[in-house]
Amino acid sequence: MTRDAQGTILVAPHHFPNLDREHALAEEFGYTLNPAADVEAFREGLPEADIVMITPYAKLTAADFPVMSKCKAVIRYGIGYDNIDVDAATAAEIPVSIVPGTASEEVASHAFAMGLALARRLPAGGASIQNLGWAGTIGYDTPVLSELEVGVLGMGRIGQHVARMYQAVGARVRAYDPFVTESFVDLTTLDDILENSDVVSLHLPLTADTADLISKDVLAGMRKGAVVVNVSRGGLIEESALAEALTSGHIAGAGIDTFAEEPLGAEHPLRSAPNTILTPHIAWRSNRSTGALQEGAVERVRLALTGQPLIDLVN
Ligand SMILES: O=C(O)CC[C@@H](O)C(=O)O
Repeated sequence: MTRDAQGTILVAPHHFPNLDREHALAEEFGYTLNPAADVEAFREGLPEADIVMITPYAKLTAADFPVMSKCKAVIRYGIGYDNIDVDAATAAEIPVSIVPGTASEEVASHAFAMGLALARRLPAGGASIQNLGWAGTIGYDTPVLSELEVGVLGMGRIGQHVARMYQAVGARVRAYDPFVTESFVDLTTLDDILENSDVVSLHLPLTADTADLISKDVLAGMRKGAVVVNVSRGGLIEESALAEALTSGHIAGAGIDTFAEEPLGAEHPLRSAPNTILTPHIAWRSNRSTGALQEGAVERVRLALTGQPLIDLVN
């Protein structure tokens, strides 16, 4: 005889290889696991969900919370609250928890790899060969790494990692972070970083203050030949303006792992912009981070189901 389910754990569309950990937890607590096949199924599952496990591939807006009357907690796989209206969740008395720290090294490595590849003009060189051409003028005016001026925006866990990686190759690293007053690198203003860096590496959360930070005007004010790397959140950059700046050559390259809308639309202008390295939100992945992220999320569900607080959890 099967026992009646105690409740439902709803999982947003995801790219994990499997949900074995989530299934095991649901079984242990006598819950039903409902992995939503797409955003519509996710939305339809909200009224019945006791726990919502959300990825970057779904959103929870103010309009969603009124129907989530059974929900005890929202658990975000990864970091950032940008796809969740936290004020609406708070008003609905639903706690929201993220899973920080499971992929800092991975994300930093990805940003560093993109920055170095672009500083050395690798995508342009590769495209030239693929188009049956040869070197032309590619790379003749690039700074050597020991003279590279790198600006890191955001000195959290990941930004610090990135800064240390660039320091290791002798680059001059400066940083901007409105919440940091002391650092192992020189801190300076946002404008200074944007105007005087060969590589600008973004490691900021997406908030009302940072949305479209790298706007058309900001791009126009950046050093000619600069490179932009964004592995944090797509909404930080005005993407169509970046595509134009790449096409005009004012910006010499862009490494982008996160986009305002994911998956990236087929007609998105960045897809055809030159000198880019575009990756599909995989900076965080490695042979250990996927499991660690799922483990961290499942642990938070366990806390929620056993009535324990979700705040102040640090991996
Ligand atoms: O793709 C995911 O599900 C997790 C991504 C996550 O690490 C993040 O970007 O915060």
